[in-house]
Amino acid sequence: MFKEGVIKLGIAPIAWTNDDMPELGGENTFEQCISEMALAGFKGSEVGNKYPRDVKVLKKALSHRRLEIASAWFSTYLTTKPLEETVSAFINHRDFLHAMGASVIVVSEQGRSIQGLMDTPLFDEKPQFTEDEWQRLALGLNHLGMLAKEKDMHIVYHHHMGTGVQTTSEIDRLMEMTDPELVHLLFDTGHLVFSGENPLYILKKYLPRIKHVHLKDVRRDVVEAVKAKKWSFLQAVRQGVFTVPGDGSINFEPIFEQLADSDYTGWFVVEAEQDPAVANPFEYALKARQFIREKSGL
Ligand SMILES: O=C1C[C@@H](O)[C@H](O)[C@@H](O)C1=O
Ligand SMILES: [Co+2]
Repeated sequence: MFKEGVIKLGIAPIAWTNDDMPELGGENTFEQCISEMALAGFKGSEVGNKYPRDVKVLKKALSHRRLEIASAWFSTYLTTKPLEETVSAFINHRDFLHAMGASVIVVSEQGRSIQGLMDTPLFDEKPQFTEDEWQRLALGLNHLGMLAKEKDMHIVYHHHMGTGVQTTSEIDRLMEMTDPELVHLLFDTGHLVFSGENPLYILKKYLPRIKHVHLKDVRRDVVEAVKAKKWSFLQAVRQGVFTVPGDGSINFEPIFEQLADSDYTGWFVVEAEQDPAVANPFEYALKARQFIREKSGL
C-alpha cells in the first residue's frame, strides 16, 4: 500500500512511563523502554521524561537498538507569557532535536490548558481563546516556524484535548491564521476521535500541511464515561480512554489508504498512553506492530 521507504514507524515512550503523570510506569527504566521498542519492530521514538538529554549519551543508547529520534513535544505559552520566554526555551529544544537528527518539532499551546489538571472536567472547561489570544498564538507560531526553518526543520502543531486548539473549527482557525510555509499540522487520530471530530475530514483537508502522525485508538465506552462522570483528561487516560491502533473503535483502513495515496513522507508514531500496570507496554507494542503490518503493509 505504501511506497517503499516513505514511512518510518516509531512508538512513543508514554506507554512505558507517562509524561503527564510520571508515576504511571515510574518503575519502567529508559533501557527497558527502548529495548522493548526495538524488539517489537519499531525504528524510532519520541523523547520521554526518562531519556538522557545529553546528545552523545542518548545517541549511543539508541544506536545499540538501531533506533532514531522522530521528535519531541514542546509546550508553548504564547497566549499567556511574553514571546521571548517561549522563544528561548524553543531554541534549546530545537537545537537538541536537530543534534539528534529529527526534522520535526511537536508544539502545542498550553496557555490556559486543562490537560494537566487532575480534577477539571474535560468536556466542560476547556479554554476558548479570545480574539487577542488567537492573534498572539498565530504570530508566535509563525515566529517559531521561522526559527525551525533556520535549521531546515518544521514545527508541527499538536491539536490536543483540553486545550484551545482541539475541535475542527479551532484547527481550521489555526490553519487559516498561520503561514502554511511555517506552521504545519500533526495529525493525532486519538485526540480527534476523543473530541468527536472526523479524522478523515481533517486528514483530507490538511494533507499537504500534515508533517507528523500520531496513531492512537480510542475506547468508545470510556469516552462516554468521561462525559457522564465529568472526568478530567488525566482521569480519562488512567481509565483507559486511549489504546494502541486496532484495539479501540477507530477504523484505520481509510486513514492508511488516504495517507498511502498522498505525498506524505515521515513518521507514524504509535502513541497509546494507558496505565502500564494494566496494559503491559511491550505486549501492546507488539499488538500495534502486528495490526499496522496487517492493515497497511508497513
Ligand atoms: O502527543 C502527545 C503527548 C502527550 O504528552 C499527550 O498528553 C498525549 O495525549 C499526546 O497525544
Ligand atoms: Co499525540
